[in-house]
Amino acid sequence: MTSDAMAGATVAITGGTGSFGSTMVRHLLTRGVDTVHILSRDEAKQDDMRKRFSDSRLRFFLGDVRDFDSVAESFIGADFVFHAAALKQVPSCEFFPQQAVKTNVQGSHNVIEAAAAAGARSVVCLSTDKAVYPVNAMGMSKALMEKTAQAFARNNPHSKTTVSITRYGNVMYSRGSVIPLFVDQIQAGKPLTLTEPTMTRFLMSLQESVDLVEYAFTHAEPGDLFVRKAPASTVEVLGRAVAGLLGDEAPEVQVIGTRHGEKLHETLLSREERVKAVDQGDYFRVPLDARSLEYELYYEEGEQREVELDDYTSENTERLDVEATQKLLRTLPEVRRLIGADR
Ligand SMILES: O=c1ccn([C@@H]2O[C@H](COP(=O)(O)OP(=O)(O)O[C@H]3O[C@H](CO)[C@H](O)[C@H](O)[C@H]3O)[C@@H](O)[C@H]2O)c(=O)[nH]1
Repeated sequence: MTSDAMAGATVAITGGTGSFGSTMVRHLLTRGVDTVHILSRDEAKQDDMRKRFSDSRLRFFLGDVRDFDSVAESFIGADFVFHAAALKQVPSCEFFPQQAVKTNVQGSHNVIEAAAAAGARSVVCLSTDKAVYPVNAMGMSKALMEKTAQAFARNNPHSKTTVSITRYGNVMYSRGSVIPLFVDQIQAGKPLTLTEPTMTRFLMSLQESVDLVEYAFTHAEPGDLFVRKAPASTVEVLGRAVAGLLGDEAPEVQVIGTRHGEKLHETLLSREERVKAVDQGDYFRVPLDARSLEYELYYEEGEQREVELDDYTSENTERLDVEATQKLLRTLPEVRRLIGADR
């Protein structure tokens, strides 16, 4: 199904040189797309990627989601838009929240408006578990991005552009994240720095994540939110799992305390979203609340399930022990390269 829909299409990706964006590009190229437009800010990363992929179907656009004209230019002719550009580091957004607003909120608004103006068929916006009950500026700005996407769908019911959202937890081995840090620490013979040993995070691979974006491109109803289900582990379990894979069964551990804006556990779906969610196997689909502001026009019975259901969190999802975490880590290409595929 989806391969036909993507075949021959032009796809624009904001943040296309990042880990998520470039994995998506690689995936799309296997799906027979005609052209991929990559919008990003960093010319050096674009040059690296141009050489690495060496594929004439890629077109690079230098620009910034904050700059509407640069976004509009890169979307000309696009059938699909994947919006992955974001400020995503929690601590840096705590120090510069107004920058997070500019990129994650205003930038997302630009992307959605430019995609609609270009007549794109579908826009998928990439969100994070940190947008649910947000406590940090990164999560707050991503929550407003979600609201911006949903408001577009609600306010433009006749638009030919379908806007939807995919929301994920932590992507394992992404740039600057804790797994490569743990690997470096073990290899350098240093102690593992654990913020708070009992802190939990959802664990998902990049490859799993791109499949859902493609699904959303072709199946979303306007304003849909898709949430990928995932297991979780504590950071202590994760640290010990990484160390064990590198042959260190009893790593030295240093507890450094939580960082700015961190939560003990993450939430992928709030209780209220869960009430409306449709369970679709590997993921949940949460349809848009498309009611207008005239609430008295709508009759609703009290929602009993809201009382019965709990949030879907990294604490109450399937929790992995060291062995199960290692099994999951061994599926990652980076880990297989590191330890050899047979260990
Ligand atoms: O030295 C360290 C650094 C981190 N951690 C812990 O390891 C877990 C994962 O930390 P990461 O820095 O890898 O990830 P974050 O959960 O802080 O956030 C990351 O994942 C998000 C998705 O939820 C976004 O992608 C975000 O950009 C990215 O920074 C956290 O519990 C953190 O406290 C440690 O124990 N020791």
